[in-house]
Amino acid sequence: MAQYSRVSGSVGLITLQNPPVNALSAAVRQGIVDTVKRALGDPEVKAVVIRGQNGVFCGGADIKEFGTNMSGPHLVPMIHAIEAANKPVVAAIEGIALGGGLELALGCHYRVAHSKARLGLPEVTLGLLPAAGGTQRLPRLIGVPAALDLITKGRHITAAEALQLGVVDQVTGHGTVDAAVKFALSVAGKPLDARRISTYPCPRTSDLDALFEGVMQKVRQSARGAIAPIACVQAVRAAATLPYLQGMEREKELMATLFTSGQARALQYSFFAQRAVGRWSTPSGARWDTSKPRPVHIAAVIGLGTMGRGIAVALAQAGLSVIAVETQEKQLMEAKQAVSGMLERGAKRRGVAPALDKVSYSHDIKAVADADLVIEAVFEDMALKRTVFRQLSAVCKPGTVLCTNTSGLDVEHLASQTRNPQLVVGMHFFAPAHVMKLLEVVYGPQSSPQAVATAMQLGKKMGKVSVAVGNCRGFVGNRMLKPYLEQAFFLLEEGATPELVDRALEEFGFPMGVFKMSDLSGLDVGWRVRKADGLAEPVGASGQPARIRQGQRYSPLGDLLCEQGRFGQKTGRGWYQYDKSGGQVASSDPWLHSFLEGYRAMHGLVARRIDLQEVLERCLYALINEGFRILEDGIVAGPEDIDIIYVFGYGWPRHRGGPMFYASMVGLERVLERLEHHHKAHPDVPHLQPCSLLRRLVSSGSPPVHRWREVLKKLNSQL
Ligand SMILES: CCCCCCCC/C=C\C/C=C/C(=O)SCCNC(=O)CCNC(=O)[C@H](O)C(C)(C)COP(=O)(O)OP(=O)(O)OC[C@H]1O[C@@H](n2cnc3c(N)ncnc32)[C@H](O)[C@@H]1OP(=O)(O)O
Repeated sequence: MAQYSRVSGSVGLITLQNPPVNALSAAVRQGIVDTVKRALGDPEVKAVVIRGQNGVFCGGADIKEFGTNMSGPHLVPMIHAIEAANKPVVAAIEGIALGGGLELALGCHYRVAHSKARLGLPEVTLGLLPAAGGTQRLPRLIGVPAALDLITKGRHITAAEALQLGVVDQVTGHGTVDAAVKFALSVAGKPLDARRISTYPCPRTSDLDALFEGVMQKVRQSARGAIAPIACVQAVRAAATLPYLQGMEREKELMATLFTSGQARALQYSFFAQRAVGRWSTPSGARWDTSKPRPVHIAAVIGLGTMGRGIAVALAQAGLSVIAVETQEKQLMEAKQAVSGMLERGAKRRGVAPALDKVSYSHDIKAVADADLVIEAVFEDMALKRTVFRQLSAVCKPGTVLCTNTSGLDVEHLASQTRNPQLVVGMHFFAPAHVMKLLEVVYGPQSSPQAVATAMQLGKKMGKVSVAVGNCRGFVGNRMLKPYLEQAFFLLEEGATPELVDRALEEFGFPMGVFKMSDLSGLDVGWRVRKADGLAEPVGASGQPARIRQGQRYSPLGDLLCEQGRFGQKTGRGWYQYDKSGGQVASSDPWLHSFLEGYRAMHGLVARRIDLQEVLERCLYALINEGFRILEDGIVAGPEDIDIIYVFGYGWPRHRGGPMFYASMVGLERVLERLEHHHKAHPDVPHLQPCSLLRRLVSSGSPPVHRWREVLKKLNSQL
């Protein structure tokens, strides 16, 4: 809806009304058309101001309408009518002007913004482009290079940057609507021809071809297969080379392709999934809207290795007082320096003062006595963590929430070491902890709703995307990674190379294939875990055949590399070779290829031709199958949780939505059929055996992913 009133005698004031962000739903679009007509037809009205209710201008097109039978007036003619008006129209921008919201403002003759407003054309993040004239008006207003930057990245800018670029005409720190009304009165009656952006020529840029070629190359590299950023460049190119109306035709044509694409569906799903994970719930009935978090003013971090340092930085940057504890004096001194450096660099980037005084250091665990919440980040060793939790339980004040940053150990067992197991949860950060957006918040059967809510709220305060997950080995992300890695090893045994496997995954859209990623993280990390699990043992030590462990097919390839001291990038050798220890440029290693040949010969394995499709199916479907098991076990509330974890923590290409969304796009029947096929070929690999939930979903008619929660509930109630 849009409301109309008259203010200051001669200004028509139009207020967009669609909480919470005044998205341009059919009703709002109709409201704008009607109220603009009314204002223009009212002889008393000399100028018009458009604003949004509740201090929010407009969050753009209504994303919930996409994929429905969209009715109501179209944005393009609506904005044209505003631009063509014979009375000045001023946009009063408070809060946000995003997507269609900014396009609406660009159709107005003037823009007045509040100093705290944020503006942008984020359509590319939804798999779209600004198709209400944004790709044609913005370059005409601010020039091609700046428009390309904003449109292809979808980044939000501050009012100050908008003023500097020329996107807005005035910025105010006070009442934006009053300022806009005053502005409107000051320009009433003045000629408007020079204010219609669509009539501007695109500012000249030297060597346009070279500019577009360079930008296209960069965009292709970072897009990892996403099509929207490329279409954005093409649309801006049309603005720079064609008359306005032809440019608009090109914009429409490109949007038509994007609008119905699977990538747009995936990215829009991801937008809503990110919001859905914030509405967490646990099987015990705890929920986001009924659980009250404890206030956290002082947080402590125990253990200042790489993870602990990053966590301390993230906490300090979120404005908390941090007590950083490291018992080893030398490590403590090094950590102090490292944390200060990270805080200084982060502050410089964000243009704020570094929060150095927020962090205090100690080598004594008793220093955490006053903390409201403690995050243990010591070495990944259960015995050590147990000791720390017993100590924390003794020294912390009553009510302190105790968290462990384990990446997969049993949170319930750690809770049992304390006097108040209900106050214990996992907070699984991803390295580097002050940069990576994902946080898995792990609840055990005894964790109180308040403890879960406190960790979730703290994650939000640190700017993380927090996902509540149940307690199981590896939680969600690492549990699903296990079958994925296992398939990659088996493929090497059967004839693939690390280069082939990585190529398949990188072409799919991962920033790095599994072997390059393992080299980066360090092969010794997994080796240590496998040793602790009794898997990586010297050949023959258990009396079992070398490729069988605990009754199942096992590949010792990773262990054999570690035995050779090949730990990945840090040692200059792993699945690839690097120019030096710590080098980052991977190149194919002839040693590795002859090692694989020798290994196959030793085990009587005959290399066969493996194609990219098999690599994808084996690795991805094994991972997805584990996702179904996680859903079946009730470790997460819905597929959105898994998808967000994979997009934000494991490099799953966002334009593919996440593994569970991807499965639903491929078709559950197809995933089931291919898993059955691969399991038949490899009956000794349990991870390829289709999970019963997948079978049941297929039997229920393969519902789309947004209906799985409801189907899961129904299936569970039938058990
Ligand atoms: C054949 C061709 C056919 C073509 C026809 C196409 C017509 C389109 C023409 C032109 C192109 C224009 C496209 C667009 O404008 S796309 C939308 C662009 N806008 C955005 O991407 C903004 C998305 N929103 C955000 O980034 C954030 O929500 C925020 C910054 C606005 C606010 O953040 P925050 O305060 O953190 O709140 P939430 O994110 O939690 O959001 C609150 C609530 O609001 C919902 N919501 C937000 N934006 C929209 C929207 N644009 N449409 C619908 N709903 C929106 C959000 O989902 C939350 O809802 P809740 O979870 O139910 O509470």
